[in-house]
Amino acid sequence: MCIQVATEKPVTWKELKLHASAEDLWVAVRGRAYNLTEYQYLHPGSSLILQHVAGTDASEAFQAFKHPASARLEMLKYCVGFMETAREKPRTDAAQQLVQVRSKMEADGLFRVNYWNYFILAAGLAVAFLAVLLCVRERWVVPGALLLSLFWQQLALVGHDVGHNQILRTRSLDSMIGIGITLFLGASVQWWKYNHNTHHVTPNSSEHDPDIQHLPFFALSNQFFKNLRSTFYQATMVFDNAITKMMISIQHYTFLPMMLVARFGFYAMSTFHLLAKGRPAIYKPFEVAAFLGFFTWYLALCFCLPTWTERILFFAISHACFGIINLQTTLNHWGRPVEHGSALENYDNDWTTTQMMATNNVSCPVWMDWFHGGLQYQIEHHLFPDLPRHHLRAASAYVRPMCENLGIKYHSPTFFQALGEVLGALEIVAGQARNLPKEQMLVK
Ligand code: HEM
Repeated sequence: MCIQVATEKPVTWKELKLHASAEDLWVAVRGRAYNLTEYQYLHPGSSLILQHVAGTDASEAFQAFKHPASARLEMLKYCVGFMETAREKPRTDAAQQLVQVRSKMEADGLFRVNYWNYFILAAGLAVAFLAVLLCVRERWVVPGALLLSLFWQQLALVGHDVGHNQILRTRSLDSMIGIGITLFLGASVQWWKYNHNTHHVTPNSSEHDPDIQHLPFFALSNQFFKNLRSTFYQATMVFDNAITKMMISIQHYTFLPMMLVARFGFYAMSTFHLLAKGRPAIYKPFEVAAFLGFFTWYLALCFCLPTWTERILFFAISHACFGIINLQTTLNHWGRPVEHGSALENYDNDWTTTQMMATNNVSCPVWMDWFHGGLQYQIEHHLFPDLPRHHLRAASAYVRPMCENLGIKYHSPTFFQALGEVLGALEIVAGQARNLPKEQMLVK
């Protein structure tokens, strides 16, 4: 790859580790060392992601997020030498098997997008939206609101696909679809990408993964009693105050009620993202317009209902129901950290093993695939973030035996089992929070 680069000096793994900060950021990819100190702020996958792999061999992570030829060309500019050995450690069994499984899946056509699937989905979404309008016109408040929440949930799944550039396979084109999604969903797809890509690189890390950082409302392990600093929010996650402790001590009771208002989190985080400086600005004006457009049409729709009772009911049901039907995504991500009883940084694994251990599937019948969008196969999704989600069920036939070969648990409870596991684990952490003696409030 780097043959035309003037610097062909050997770099030791020890030396690479000396460049492991944002101020001095090197990574190794496929036997070459790259100085990304300046490039990190231009990186479309965010600087934060690169900071998480600074000073390490990021080959597997780089491979997991399909980089186009242009990215590989871009890399040439930053190459500072070749690594003393192709890898720091020999490839693990897991990493080797992942490569084999991926090439089998590629040969079997699983990475090809089935556009019929999207055509049917788009038609279904259009019909659902028109049906919502009809319901509002006829003052069928409850069916209209329920249908709207389902429309949003399905749209969020498409948002997930464009976030992974899974539909048109080109970041700029998928991002354009994302702007349409912002208009109808009221959530910034660029915020979501930033959040979600970080989650993929650091799954279940208490300090780094935004998907498990929910203080003051929830703590998935007693690691959060340490007043940790979130690298994602660049803020301390304060546990040590009366309100947080009270909230955590009852979190198993508040979990489901909080889901009813989870929709507002989308608005809050999108607003925060769109106002924040230093985030990739290219799509910002379009996203801001689409975000404001969402509130315009949605409030106008509410006001088509003649009475305040109907408007409030429509608003409340559409929002609350969205949170509940989206619950499975939370179960997919929260099942494993609570199962392991602590954060992922407590075990030291390679990329592939980490991805397999960080998440769980939720079993459901084939006819429910449309509802969950295939993303109930989270293990498969984490191993292959660029795999079109309509092929995730098929991918399980390759991934399950791989987990069995490697002796890694392929955790796939039913929806209600997963819910029970999460509630049970939240209860344990709630108990730990209640029983902390005052002087030991911070876990050492
Ligand atoms: C080594 C130098 C690297 C260069 C020059 C580079 C460059 C790029 C480029 C040009 C893109 C945009 C791709 C597109 O348009 O589809 C991209 C996307 C991305 N990169 Fe990298 N990358 C590097 C390393 C990495 C590493 C090590 C990781 C993971 C830890 C990573 C994670 C990502 C992610 C998640 C995206 C998706 C961005 C999005 O579409 O939201 N990159 N990278």
